[in-house]
Amino acid sequence: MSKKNYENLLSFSLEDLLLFVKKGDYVLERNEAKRARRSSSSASNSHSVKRRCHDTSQLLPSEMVEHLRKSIGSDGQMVHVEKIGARKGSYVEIPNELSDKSKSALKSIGINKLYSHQAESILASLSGKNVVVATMTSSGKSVCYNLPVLEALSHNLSSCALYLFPTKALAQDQLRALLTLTNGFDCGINIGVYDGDTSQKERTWLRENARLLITNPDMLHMAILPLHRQFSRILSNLSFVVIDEAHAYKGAFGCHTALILRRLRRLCSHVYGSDPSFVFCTATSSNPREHCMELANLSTLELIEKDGSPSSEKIFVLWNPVLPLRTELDKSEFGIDGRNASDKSLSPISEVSHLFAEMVQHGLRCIAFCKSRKLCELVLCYTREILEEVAPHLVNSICAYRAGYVSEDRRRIESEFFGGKLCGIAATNALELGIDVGHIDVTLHLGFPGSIASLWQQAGRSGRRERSSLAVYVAFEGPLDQYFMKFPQKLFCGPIECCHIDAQNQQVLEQHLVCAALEHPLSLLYDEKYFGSGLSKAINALKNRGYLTSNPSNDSLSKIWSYMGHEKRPSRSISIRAIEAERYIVIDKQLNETLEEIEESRAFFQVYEGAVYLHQGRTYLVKDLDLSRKIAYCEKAVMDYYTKTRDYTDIHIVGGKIAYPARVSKDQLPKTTAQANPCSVTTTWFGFRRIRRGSNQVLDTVDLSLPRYSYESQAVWISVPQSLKIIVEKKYSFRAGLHAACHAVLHVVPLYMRCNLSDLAPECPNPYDSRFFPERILLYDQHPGGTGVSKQIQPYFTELLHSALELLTCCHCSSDTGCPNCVQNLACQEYNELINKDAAIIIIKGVLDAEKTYFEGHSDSTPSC
Ligand SMILES: Nc1ncnc2c1ncn2[C@@H]1O[C@H](COP(=O)(O)OP(=O)(O)OP(=O)(O)O)[C@@H](O)[C@H]1O
Repeated sequence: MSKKNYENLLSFSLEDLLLFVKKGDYVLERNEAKRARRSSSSASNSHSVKRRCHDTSQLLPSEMVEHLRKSIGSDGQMVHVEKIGARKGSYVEIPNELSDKSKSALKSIGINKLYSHQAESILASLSGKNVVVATMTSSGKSVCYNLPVLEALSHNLSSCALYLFPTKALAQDQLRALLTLTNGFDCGINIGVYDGDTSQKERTWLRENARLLITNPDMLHMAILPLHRQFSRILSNLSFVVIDEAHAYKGAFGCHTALILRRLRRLCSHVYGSDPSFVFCTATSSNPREHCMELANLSTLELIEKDGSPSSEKIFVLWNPVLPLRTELDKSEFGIDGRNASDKSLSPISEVSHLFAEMVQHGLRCIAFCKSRKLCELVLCYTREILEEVAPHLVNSICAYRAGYVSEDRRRIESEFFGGKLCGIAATNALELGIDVGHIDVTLHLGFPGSIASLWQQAGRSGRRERSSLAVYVAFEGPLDQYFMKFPQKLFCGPIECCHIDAQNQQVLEQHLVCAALEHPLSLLYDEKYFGSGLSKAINALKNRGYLTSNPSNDSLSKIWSYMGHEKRPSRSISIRAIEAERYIVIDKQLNETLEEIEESRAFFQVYEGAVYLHQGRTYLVKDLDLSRKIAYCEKAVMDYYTKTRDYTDIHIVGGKIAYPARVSKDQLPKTTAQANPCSVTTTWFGFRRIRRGSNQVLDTVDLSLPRYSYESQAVWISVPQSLKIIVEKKYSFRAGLHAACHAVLHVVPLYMRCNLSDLAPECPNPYDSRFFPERILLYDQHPGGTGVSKQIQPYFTELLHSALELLTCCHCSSDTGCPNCVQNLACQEYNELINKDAAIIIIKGVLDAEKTYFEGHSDSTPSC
């Protein structure tokens, strides 16, 4: 890929280039295996962290860099060290506008002066302005909303506030902070968390008594707005809405939350006569003001971004594992995955594990951020193996943390980390948002987390007090990781991404209008200011589908639209996080304890009878899978093998035409015959393999009989002419070419659209499947119901093909199976098997030629879709 294009890639959407590992990290293992095949067996540890070092002297984070330099013997892997200097705080006196009660509350938690941004935002909020505070992690943002809210609520004894947090854990964290702040004086404000974990009794009490209600968008959507009359006291007196971690509301989740907030503001105005002020807190992004204004549909918003908090020195290391090329592939040595035991020492996973062990050994509190749940478990497993040898007393001082764990386990891990019982955690981004786990010295980052903002957010978890801190970003092979290793200044000097939401998404709008109509009848005259210009079209569509009915007025503006659908609570059928409600529970049979809950669509990749399942670095054998109750029972076991499913995924287009339709984009984009259509996605699991650990030798293959998993979604696709198939098949596998082309197109999507790449998947043919495979290049939304991404990229399809072709032709890898920089994809459902870069080049070139010829012959065709 050319430099120019990389720059485009950066400026358009770094955030969304997360190489999402859909099926745990089997895919990743497979990719690593390929790399291991290329790596020299004599690739000793001269470039790696010196293994098995028994030195456990205490070190400061700043001393660790030198220590690592010495222990690796060369700078082979440390490709860049960035020193980010300490910053002095800018303090101001606590403003006189605050009451004595507020002042003593602050003093009671050790705050005698405010950071300048805190004073600025508190005063702006107290004067009635909407405010967004966009300062660094740990810059005291919670004071910015807690103070004005407590102040306002203690002045007006009926005033209420609503706090929204994206996770339950953050809500609990905030409750603790608020109770500490208000401890010691009677402010007459009842505070409580109203979420899925709140008992019915508590809910009733809170509805009647709470003045500061802490909740999340899901509860607001499902349990507060639909039952708003039960909350009339709170809604009539609502003076503040606080939205913390506003950067979490982007993509599909952001779009849903934006509409939920519109529903809230509309009810406040139409039914309860209130007009709350908003306070947002967000991590730094390029557009905090625009993003938050769009999120809550506000016309004015004061931006506070001049950070007055002090910060200590941070050292940021870029670490690129150096892997010399292996000359020959010895299959017997490497087994099906091409990995042997020593290869473990060559992978970024093991590099992070060695670094993790090193930090813990030297008394540094550390979080190792991993991109997926399986990576977390692997890092924990490898790190424990290392510690077992060099510092066995520390083996139990580290653990894993991820969203799938039951909430009690997560709370226990958080408090053990906070209390110092644990000194290291391998975590997914579940720990990225601001749960207070105390002081952290070091953050490790296994691969680019998907956005620069996210990397900074994770790195910001360390160095929260006066002590210096260290962040080490360990790269995978892959376009973005390698790009940052080459151009570190893009990380440290480049712009941070924007947060984007599309509150006008017609599909999401219609879903929420159904809920809004049930909450209070809709009117074009009064509601367009909340729901935008798409309201009229959406109302018509809902009327035609039998959801809405109106009074007989002829004047469309004065028509009142009421809900007449069959569902009693339509909000229940809308998944605002594109997360499935159906989950499998994994239970430790001996202890009768729940280990994890897994979304239904992913469950069979991990749990089936005979599967080896990883949890907290320990191996379990799945003994029994109760399909009707969705429970997997497993027992702890020591096994010398792991298991991998054999499966395939079919995408069936519903209503799409294979023939070339005419399509001219409104935006003067090149014409394209690509179509966006509804589709059904079906995964079939037909067996699994038992594979020996270390040698990766396949021990046996076992048949599986599991129900298929199917969901409705949306796809964007372009037909590949038959004539190309004949040309390609003279030399290559046509399927392998289509597979590679799909991957290449997926890789360039972020050039044109900001989205979570994990929302999209390419069509991947199963290498062992001899059934008909459709001749097309196809991407689909990989969440049930779809997230609208396929539809949005359809007009750009010609551009996508051009960029994909450029990506393939500019990549200098010599293998016909390509590399992670061009056609290999960590998230590939078929482990990048049956893939051919040269065939993909012929296919994409051919499709572009066919497009050109088609449109030259139909120059006056009218747009039809
Ligand atoms: N003016 C101040 N002077 C001294 N300490 C302060 C001040 N304001 C806040 N703090 C302390 O700074 C720490 C971080 O505060 P807080 O958790 O509010 O930051 P944050 O910006 O919300 O963090 P995150 O980005 O992780 O959500 C807390 O321990 C808090 O008590």
